[in-house]
Amino acid sequence: LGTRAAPAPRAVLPFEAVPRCPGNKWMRVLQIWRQQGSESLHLEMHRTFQELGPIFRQRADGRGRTAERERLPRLDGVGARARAPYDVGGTHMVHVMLPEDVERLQRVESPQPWRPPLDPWLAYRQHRGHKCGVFLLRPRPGGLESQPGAPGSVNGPEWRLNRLKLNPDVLSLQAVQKYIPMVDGVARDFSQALRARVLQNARGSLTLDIRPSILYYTVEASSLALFGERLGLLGPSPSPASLHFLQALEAMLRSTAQLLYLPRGLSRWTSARVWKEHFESWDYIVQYANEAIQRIYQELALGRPQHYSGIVGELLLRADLSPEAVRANCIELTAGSVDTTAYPLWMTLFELARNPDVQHALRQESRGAQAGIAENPQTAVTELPLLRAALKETLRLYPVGISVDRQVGSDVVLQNYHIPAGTLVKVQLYSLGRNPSVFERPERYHPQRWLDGRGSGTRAPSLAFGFGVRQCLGRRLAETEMLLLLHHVLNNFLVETLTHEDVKMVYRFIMMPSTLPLLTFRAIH
Ligand code: HEC
Ligand SMILES: C[C@@H](NS(C)(=O)=O)c1cncc(N2C(=O)c3ccc(Cl)cc3C2(C)C)c1
Repeated sequence: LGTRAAPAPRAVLPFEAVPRCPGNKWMRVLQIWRQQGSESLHLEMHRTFQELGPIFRQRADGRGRTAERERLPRLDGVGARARAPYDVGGTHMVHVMLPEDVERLQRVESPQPWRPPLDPWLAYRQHRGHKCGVFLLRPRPGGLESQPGAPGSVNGPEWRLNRLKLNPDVLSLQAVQKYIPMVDGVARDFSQALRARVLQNARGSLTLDIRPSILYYTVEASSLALFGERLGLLGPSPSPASLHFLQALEAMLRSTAQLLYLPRGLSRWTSARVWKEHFESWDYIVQYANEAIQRIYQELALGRPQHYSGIVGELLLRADLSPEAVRANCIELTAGSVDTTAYPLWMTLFELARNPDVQHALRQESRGAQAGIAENPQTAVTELPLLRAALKETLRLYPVGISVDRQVGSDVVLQNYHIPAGTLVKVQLYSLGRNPSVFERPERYHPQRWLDGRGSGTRAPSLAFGFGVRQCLGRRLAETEMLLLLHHVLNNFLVETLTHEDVKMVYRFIMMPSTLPLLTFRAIH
């Protein structure tokens, strides 16, 4: 008769009972400074979860200070005073790695979710007086009303205003239908150019470090989807400006990794040269994006185009956002669309090369869909389910963003612990994707697991692009660029490699392979 009383819910444990990550904050700062970054951060997190369980806490790094005035690093004699980044409120950080905790975070999420500021990037914008794009937008500094978690706090209305005006032209399925033919054209050109190089060789195969070609592809495809412009990067002579842009982007990301987690007050002395390199690389990135916006602005001013001319054209024609806001977001979209997409493409090609059975199954799918996609590229979104699953599998094992961060706006219970409002919660994607109780045989590259659903497959959602209203704005552009490139490569080449060992991944703000084995492309009809 079920007379047994339901087990009493376990009493929620206090925050102080959350297991604590060992190690002293200043030792970590010293280690980061000495190693010029924290390249194995994902592995340290993974080990700590194995020691302490699926949740542990850590004192936030130096950013937990109150908003005080702070001198910026002196740049070529130009001293600048700027407000320190807004106080992140909580001085506690909690790491989790289970999908159930992501669900709990989503349930309490505010309409303007908040992630902590990226200090070196904010420092540059404050120094130059530039506006921030959606990634960097946070509540206005000062004033209690913008304290996260304070009663009735309005967390970043500017973020929401920007985001709601960007989504229709960047993230919506309607936008994808408009730019997918453009991306398909670039992916075809990439395959044709590679095929020409392969067929020049007597053996009909080409072995190379594919990294530069993939980077040129992501810049070329994003430039067309964003600005309606071809740069000619897939041809024999890439433009010097684009090469300089790629170098500046690399320098910006590298210096970000070196400055991240170091309190600005300290790094401006210990890493003055890195700050200088950081600001100079930003200067070029901003200039490069501004020149692209200037060109499209002039063409639109001279006459309204009769047809879709790319994402930025739509944003300018809608005129929902101020020109400065369009500019700030364009910089994020232009610079954010290169490495984030190139590395997962690389890793997928490598996994296909060392898993020939998976590669064969994907080639069968692409062959079957080839005619339909040639006729109408928009069908690629629905005709390549196994290839889409392969992208999820790549991002499960190699998440470019290693964590999804939220400054919780209200109290939440995670793993039966009380987590107070204002706490920074970091969902560690590397550990989440390799958890054997969530993904069976997690080390295995098995795209089918995403299609088997509730059966032998996985029930976990793919979290590589984050979650909720603040999830990745470039998700669909990235997915489209990767899907179409792989589709055309699979229809034109066998991809092979001699290397079958795992590749060492390093965290340099973006999770990337430290080296990539040579890949052989063998032409097939
Ligand atoms: C064209 C631009 C662009 C590309 C390409 C892109 N991103 Fe993003 N991503 C963004 C922007 C902009 C944000 C910040 C969104 C916001 O805060 O509203 C973001 C945020 C994120 C976040 C944080 C989401 C959250 O819930 O906090 C993750 C994770 C992420 N991206 C993953 C990826 C991955 C994985 C890829 C590629 C495989 C990728 N991004 C490619 C623009 C891009
Ligand atoms: C790697 C991952 N980190 S995350 C967001 O999960 O912490 C990520 C995911 N999507 C986009 C990015 N971006 C960049 O790479 C980048 C470069 C320059 C600028 Cl101005 C803006 C960006 C953004 C933040 C869009 C980064």
